[in-house]
Amino acid sequence: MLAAEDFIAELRALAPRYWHDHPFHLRLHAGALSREELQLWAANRWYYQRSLPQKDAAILANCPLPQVRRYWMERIVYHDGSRDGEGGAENWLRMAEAVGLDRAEVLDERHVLPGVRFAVDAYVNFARNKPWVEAIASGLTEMFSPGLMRRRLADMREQYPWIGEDGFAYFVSRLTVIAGEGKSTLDIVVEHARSREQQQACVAALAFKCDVLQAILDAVDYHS
Ligand SMILES: O=C(O)c1cc(C(=O)O)c2c(n1)C(=O)C(=O)c1cc(C(=O)O)[nH]c1-2
Repeated sequence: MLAAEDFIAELRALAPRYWHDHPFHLRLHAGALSREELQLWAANRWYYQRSLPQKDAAILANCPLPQVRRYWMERIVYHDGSRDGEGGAENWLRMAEAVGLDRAEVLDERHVLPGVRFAVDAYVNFARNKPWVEAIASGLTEMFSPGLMRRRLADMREQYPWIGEDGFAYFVSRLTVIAGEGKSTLDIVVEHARSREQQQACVAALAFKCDVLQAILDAVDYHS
């Protein structure tokens, strides 16, 4: 079994596989997307956002440890909010509206592409079917995301000045929680991956999740 620091280094070594330099993201950041392409992106990313609480609920259902469940439960509340009109999913709907979509056409998922549906469903099913530590490890893409999200917020404000500030609520609020979340999630994985085989399975889970994200953008890129 690897020492914690070597295991963490192995996880971090997957950073190049993250979606920060996917061609679609590069076009998004460069201001090269049309309004219609931004709409396709927002409507498809909605399917990811709305599936996250079900993914997290699957992890809760599989985890026998109250201290982990107590912590993980917060993620469901974060996305769903405590009442109607609050939470990450609601903020994503505001992003979709800010790029010109009606809420109804996002919610009925008419723009969701088959490839996006397959990729996101694979992520939810991974959490349902795999040991909970591996499912939690698959969420460690969060270690790679704060820099990207900060850059995306700055670049989108600059490149698409017609998007109202309300549309950026999702990223503004996400950035305040994400650094801490990545750290505690990593602590859980390091503590509960108790053999070399489990450590390797966690690395494979993170690689799988990077592929899920790449597949989402591949589908959106192909259709834009
Ligand atoms: O905008 C992004 O680049 C980005 C990436 C990721 C990610 O790496 O999976 C998440 C998010 N955002 C995000 O907002 C979010 O709530 C989230 C939850 C999860 C997860 O796997 O549980 N990933 C991500």
